[in-house]
Amino acid sequence: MFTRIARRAFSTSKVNPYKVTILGAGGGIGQPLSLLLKLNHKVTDLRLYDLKGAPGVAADLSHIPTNSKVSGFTPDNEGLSKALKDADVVLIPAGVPRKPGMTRDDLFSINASIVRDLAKAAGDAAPNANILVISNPVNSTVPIVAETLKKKGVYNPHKLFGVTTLDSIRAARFISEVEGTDPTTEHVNVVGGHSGITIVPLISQTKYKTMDKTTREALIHRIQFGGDEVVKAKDGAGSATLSMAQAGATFANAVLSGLGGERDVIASSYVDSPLYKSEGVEFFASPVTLGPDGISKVHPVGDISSEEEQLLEKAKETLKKNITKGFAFIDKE
Ligand SMILES: NC(=O)C1=CN([C@@H]2O[C@H](COP(=O)(O)OP(=O)(O)OC[C@H]3O[C@@H](n4cnc5c(N)ncnc54)[C@H](O)[C@@H]3O)[C@@H](O)[C@H]2O)C=CC1
Ligand SMILES: O=C([O-])CC(=O)C(=O)O
Repeated sequence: MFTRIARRAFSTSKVNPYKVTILGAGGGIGQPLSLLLKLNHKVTDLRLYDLKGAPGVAADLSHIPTNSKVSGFTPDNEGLSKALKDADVVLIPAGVPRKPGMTRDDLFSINASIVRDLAKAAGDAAPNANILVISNPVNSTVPIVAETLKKKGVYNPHKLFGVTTLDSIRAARFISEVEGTDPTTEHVNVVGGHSGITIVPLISQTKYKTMDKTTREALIHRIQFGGDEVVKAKDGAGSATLSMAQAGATFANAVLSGLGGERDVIASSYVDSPLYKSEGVEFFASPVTLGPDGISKVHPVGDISSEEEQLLEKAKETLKKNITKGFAFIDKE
């Protein structure tokens, strides 16, 4: 079931009408993500917002004969609140991407305030929305959104998601390259967070648990640092956009499937999680069941090897720092 839902970026079934807003829709991720959501028949009202450029993207997409209306907004004439008004799903890819030599955490100084301000607007105009955060550093931007919404009294932990789907799709692709298999049939459970060592792929849960140590360690490293491959190849022109758009559209479709009452919709995401809260890790990525009210269940990581236990411990240490940094940013306001 996980595989069926998680791999589908768009659906052709007609179900409930949904309003979906993309904040940062004119950017490298925003444009292809907007296209993929224009192709999703679950979306009937697609709102695109950016500092500039979104009306052009909307006009372009509006010629595609799918059943959604598309509108573009800029900050003029209260465009942000109009774009957000009563949205069911809000995706946030607004913010700056990495350049070679930077970590995702280096983006905090610029992206933290962008995400905070967009979260404030979402809290006012779409307090019931499911919010899907793409902007990096996800490990910190998700806690920033949570704290911002808490301050407004509209925080619902079941409706806030850090989008980590790109880690899952990379893991499927990379393991298929190692094993010489069809990537569309592969699935790797990836837990933790979304940066470097906080990304923990659980190879022991795949059918390749006997993979030799050197191959396995190289594979884990590639999944953890897959983003760097793209940053390096783009050579200053940004980070993953097209694979991220595919990942974002796939995850958004899973959320919409859950809202529409489909059963057993399970996908991984970085969420307000009970799993390691007692250890001070308030947010953690693991599979979640998605339903009409957002997350209905957070699944544990399951059985893991002693090697993965060690990776998990290291991930939790870094996550704690990333989360605290996000909380502190809002607390000092
Ligand atoms: N979660 C994940 O797996 C991934 C996350 N990312 C992150 O996504 C973010 C966006 O990346 P790209 O699309 O490549 O960057 P980009 O620079 O191409 O596009 C970002 C867009 O955000 C807009 N923007 C900036 N401030 C805004 C604001 N206050 N309101 C509305 N729009 C605003 C910009 O005008 C621009 O159009 C980056 O932070 C990047 O690190 C990228 C890849 C994967
Ligand atoms: O690497 C980056 O900066 C963008 C990102 O999050 C990814 O590609 O996983």
